[in-house]
Amino acid sequence: MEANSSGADVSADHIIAELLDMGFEFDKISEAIGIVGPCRADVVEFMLNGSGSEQRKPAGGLQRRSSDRSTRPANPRGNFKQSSITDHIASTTGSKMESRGGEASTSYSWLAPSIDTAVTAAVCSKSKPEPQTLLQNSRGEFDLNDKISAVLKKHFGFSCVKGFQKEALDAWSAHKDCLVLAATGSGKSLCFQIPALLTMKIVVVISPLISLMHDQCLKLAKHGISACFLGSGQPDNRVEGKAMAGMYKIVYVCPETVLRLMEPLKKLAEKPGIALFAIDEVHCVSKWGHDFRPDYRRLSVLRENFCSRKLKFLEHDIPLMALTATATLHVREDILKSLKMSEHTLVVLTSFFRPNLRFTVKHSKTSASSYREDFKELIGTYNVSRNFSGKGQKILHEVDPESESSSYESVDDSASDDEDAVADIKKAKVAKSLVKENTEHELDQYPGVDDFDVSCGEFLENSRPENFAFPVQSHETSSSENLDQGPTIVYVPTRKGTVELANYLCKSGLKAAAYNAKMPRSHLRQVHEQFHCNALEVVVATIAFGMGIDKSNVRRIIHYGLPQSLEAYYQEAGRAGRDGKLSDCTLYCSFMRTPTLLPNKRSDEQTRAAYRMLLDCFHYALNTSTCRAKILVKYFGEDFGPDGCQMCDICINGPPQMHDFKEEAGVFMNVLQAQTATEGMNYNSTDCYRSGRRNFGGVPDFRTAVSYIREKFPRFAMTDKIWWQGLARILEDMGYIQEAAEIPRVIVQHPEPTRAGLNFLSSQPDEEGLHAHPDAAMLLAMSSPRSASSSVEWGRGWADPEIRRQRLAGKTGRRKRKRGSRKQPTGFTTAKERLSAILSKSKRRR
Ligand SMILES: Nc1ncnc2c1ncn2[C@@H]1O[C@H](COP(=O)(O)OP(=O)(O)OP(=O)(O)O)[C@@H](O)[C@H]1O
Ligand SMILES: [Mg+2]
Repeated sequence: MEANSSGADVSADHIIAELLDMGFEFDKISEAIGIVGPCRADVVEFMLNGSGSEQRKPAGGLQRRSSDRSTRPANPRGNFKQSSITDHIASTTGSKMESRGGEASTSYSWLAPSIDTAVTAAVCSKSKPEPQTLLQNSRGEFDLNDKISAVLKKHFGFSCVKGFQKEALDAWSAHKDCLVLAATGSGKSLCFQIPALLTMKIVVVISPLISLMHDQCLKLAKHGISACFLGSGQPDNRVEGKAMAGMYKIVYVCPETVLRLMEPLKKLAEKPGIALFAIDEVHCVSKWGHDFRPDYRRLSVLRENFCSRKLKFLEHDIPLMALTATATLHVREDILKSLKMSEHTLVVLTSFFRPNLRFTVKHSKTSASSYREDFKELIGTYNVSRNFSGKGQKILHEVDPESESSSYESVDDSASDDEDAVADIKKAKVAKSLVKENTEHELDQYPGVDDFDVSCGEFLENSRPENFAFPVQSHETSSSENLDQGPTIVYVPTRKGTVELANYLCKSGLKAAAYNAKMPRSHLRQVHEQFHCNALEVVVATIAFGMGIDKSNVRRIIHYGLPQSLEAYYQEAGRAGRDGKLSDCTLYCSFMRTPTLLPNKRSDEQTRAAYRMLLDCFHYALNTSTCRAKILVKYFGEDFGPDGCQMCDICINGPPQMHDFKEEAGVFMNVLQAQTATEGMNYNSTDCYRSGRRNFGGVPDFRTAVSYIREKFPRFAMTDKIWWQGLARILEDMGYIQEAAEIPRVIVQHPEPTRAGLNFLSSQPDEEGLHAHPDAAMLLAMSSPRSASSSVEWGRGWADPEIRRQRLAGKTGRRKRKRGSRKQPTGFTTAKERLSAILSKSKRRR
């Protein structure tokens, strides 16, 4: 490295960038750097005069890097057959490079400028053996493990790779395709980042979001690895050319851009070579997943084009590595098929279980009127901790979400003489300013690849900051443990909700900000920055607050409203506790409200799948008997074993008492059976059915069935529809009824008894009961009989023709009276009369 005029270090990448800008050819620059080292003046001299000025003093009096690059062989020109990945790994040491003499790839050693020192460090720590001993064992085979350990330690500060990372790296080094399924925050990124450090080739990573790519590039730069991202969000149009010239170790691209860059990528595959195509967040490939992106499906072009059959200079197919934290069995199959991954693809499957996440579900209306109750604890947590930390911010009064006055402002006055408090309040003000008056009412969705603009598109390997600390892992958790301090993300389904809730939290004294796709980009960037540097306590966001956010100390993820799928939920909840410390994942949703799908253009098939996912999510929320973590990992095909997590609300509170639903189930299914019977058939032998015989039109219908039961069976007259929905869920789970509608919704609409159900109906009364735990909606319906009974009474009345007639008459009467009463004060009967009266009144005032 040399120093520039301002004294700052200039890396090889910088020199290349400058020289490319000067108009030199990339090949010549790389050849020159390979011979004279990364010194701008020497490289220019070499290229202009055809000779290196080894006699020149290094610019600025700086010494060259310890590895003497002048001894390296020059880069022979022309096409070359890409050698195996293991050859490239071996070729990154000086000795190997020398021994490999004329190999073209050696001239690209500057592409992995840090590898030499990584290896040297490892050699030193092993009492200075010969360099070969690092790469070769007693049988002369090179040792991938040692090499991985060396780069891992040097760049990331970790002592060893995890089991699944090792499996993925082994698959890569054996040129195999690989599908990595590992929990959120488990470290999937290292699986594709390490290959970039082990070879002189480039790793191309396909990622769905600019913010995600940006985050990762920034981190890589801190770890001393050059990276860039390409796509519509890339502000610097020179970066793409440089990336395609092999100037960055890791190139992040969005799927659309990969498709556009096929030809340049083929050239890159030839020289200096592509080590790996990594497809991150690969569940986006699948229509059955939660975040389908059509362009991801077209990535099959990678397997089709980058194989030795198509590209003759390749000895092996370039491996594909697909990674996700959330893919059901169905989605996995879809991924392998859609990407046309090799039939020898290794599937690396780890547990989806996150032992430090404490899952809870709470019933709430999830509207502004429930903020006070639902966020009391959160507000208290931050405000109390601020007080305890001696920073002086007073515990703020809670505010009514609808109230006009801001308690935040009142604190501003009272704490004006306290410096710390003022500083805190200033911060809170900054946070408050992040809540823009954005009054979007629509539902949000992923904003697409260019989700927010970024100021910088290339990330060169920085020298590690002085205070750079590697993260410490801790897995000690217990159910009674308190949470450490750390930020909270609240996910809400609507953009309007983000602003409303963030406003409320700010007024309650928290440093909170809203985040949704329609907000100004500068604001979104600011929220990201503030969130990452711990200036914000709470981000209230739609799902646009993206995937892969890797902030280690997020302590709480709150979902304020039901997510669209369990995949989405687990993905978002997985942003908590990436440091391994205890973290809370709380879902607030209404057990009484039927969840609906976000508006989106879907085929019938997609609508069916979307409802299925929403249904699974609703069942998760209503569950009262199975450990939450168990349900979640089971959803991804993992068997959790007999014990629960011992932390979630179900494990802590235990299930409710079992109930024998045999009688209710019998009545319900008899009515359903009667409904499915064709006209004129005898519904049932029971007297009550005979007496209440009615033509249901042959279509089973849940609502009609429940109205009928409430009307005809006095003992069920006071039951709530919500309760019967719960019973229908239980019967569906047991396989006694099934949904007959072509597109099943979340709440059963047209339930028909199955064969098993009919067998149950024909069983003797004294046979075994039908025991089950009531679900959360049933419990809620039972715990509020007053509201239920009044609605039941009202509903029941409508079924009676006489009551209906009276009510309708009463309603009309009421309506008439109401209209009359409105008219009374003015005495006018028409709008025209009212208008002329107003006009004459205003004239009189004038
Ligand atoms: N071998 C390791 N030892 C210790 N920590 C590791 C190791 N590998 C990765 N990590 C750490 O784990 C954290 C999460 O990594 P990463 O972002 O790659 O997770 P991920 O699996 O991609 O999660 P997500 O599914 O949310 O994208 C990072 O902070 C990373 O530094
Ligand atoms: Mg990731």
